[in-house]
Amino acid sequence: MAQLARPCSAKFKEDFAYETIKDRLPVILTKVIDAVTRDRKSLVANNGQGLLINDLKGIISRLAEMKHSLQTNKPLKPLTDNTDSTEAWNKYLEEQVKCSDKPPSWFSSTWLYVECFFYRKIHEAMALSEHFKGLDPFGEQKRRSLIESMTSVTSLAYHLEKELNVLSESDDTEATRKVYLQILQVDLWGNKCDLSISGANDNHQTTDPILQLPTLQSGILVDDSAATWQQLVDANRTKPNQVRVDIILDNSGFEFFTDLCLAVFLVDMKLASIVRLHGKSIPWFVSDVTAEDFSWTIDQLGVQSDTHTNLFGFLKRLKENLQSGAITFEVHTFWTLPQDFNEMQTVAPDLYASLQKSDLVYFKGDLNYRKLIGDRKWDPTTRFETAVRDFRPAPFCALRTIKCDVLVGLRNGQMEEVQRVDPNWMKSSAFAVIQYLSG
Ligand SMILES: O=P(O)(O)OC[C@H]1O[C@](O)(CO)[C@@H](O)[C@@H]1O
Ligand SMILES: [Mn+2]
Repeated sequence: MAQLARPCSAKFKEDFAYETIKDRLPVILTKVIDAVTRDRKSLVANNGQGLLINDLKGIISRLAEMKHSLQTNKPLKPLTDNTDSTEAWNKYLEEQVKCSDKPPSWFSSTWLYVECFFYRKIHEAMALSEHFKGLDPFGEQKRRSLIESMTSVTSLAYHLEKELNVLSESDDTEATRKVYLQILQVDLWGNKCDLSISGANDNHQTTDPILQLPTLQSGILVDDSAATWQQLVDANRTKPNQVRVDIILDNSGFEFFTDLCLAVFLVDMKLASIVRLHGKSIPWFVSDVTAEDFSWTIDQLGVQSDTHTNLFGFLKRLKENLQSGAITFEVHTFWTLPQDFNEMQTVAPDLYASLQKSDLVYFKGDLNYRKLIGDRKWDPTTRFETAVRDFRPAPFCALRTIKCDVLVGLRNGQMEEVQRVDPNWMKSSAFAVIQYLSG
């Protein structure tokens, strides 16, 4: 068994974790407080009673207290909001207390735990209110980021519709493979549009998603996309019209639209008979897709198609697949717990068992990648399968733009090359990996 690399933590000032906990999370939390304060009038107006002001004041004071605790490195405390994940979180805290010599705190515990706890704590502040239990303080930004990406959305929708009209009439496998690899890269780079790396500042797509691919290509450090195509071809040979693909979603907005493009392509080209999309059950890492974001996005694409007629053909395909059940959306609490994926089989055996029925699982984004490799500081030349350890429910592929300082599967000397090209490599989202592991 390979020696386990140490987890990222803010106790090491050289870790990106330190900058994130010290500087970036307080900025994000301040924006949440501002959002709730700013929206106070509209939130109360929509609900029409002055007493709601006190309810909102309660949320704001809990968030302010959380900010003070974060900035003064106070011990992490059990959650008190009595939701369906409260017990799991408090059990995890007890385990951390048992296995560390001092109480877990923002700057001493692992980055993965503390950053996940940060977003779960924000949810607690809402859940403890009377009338705003499910308030998503990031909702406005996520909606704005899709609307401001509409030029890119419509050009991608039009391109895909044109390709699908030609390909579905031909059985030109090579042409289909080419478009699959193109859409996969569009889906990969859609992950650049994430509001947590941007410190909750606007981060929407402005360029043409297809035309930008050649310039981005050199940033792909590991490209196993051909192996994912082969897996789809093999799965269709062994079980025609019964292939299941899962996409573990990341960010709402433009990235989620690229996920929908991949799902529609796979179904309409008969590469999958079902594509199951997995979202988050609470607001998460600023821009992650919740059930509310899912339905709002589908509705908003409908609204936009009135003016952006290029959307029309794609949207018809998407809606048919949603109605037929070929594309589905679901959430599971596990995706917003602190555990990394090596613990899924113990913590969420039902989810693990479901993923075992998949023929290919795509994991989108940086946080999913961190959870695949345990958010540990592996040597970058460590093999992907070593870093993933025992997690292997099905063949899977990580589609990740790099936004932090954990990375595996590189060639000897490749990390040094990247650092020379761009010392800011872990924050610039200029680099990415497409890493595949067979079942
Ligand atoms: O939305 P993504 O791709 O998971 O990115 C979120 C990532 O951004 C960061 O906030 C960057 O620090 C990481 O904490 C996190 O892994
Ligand atoms: Mn995200």
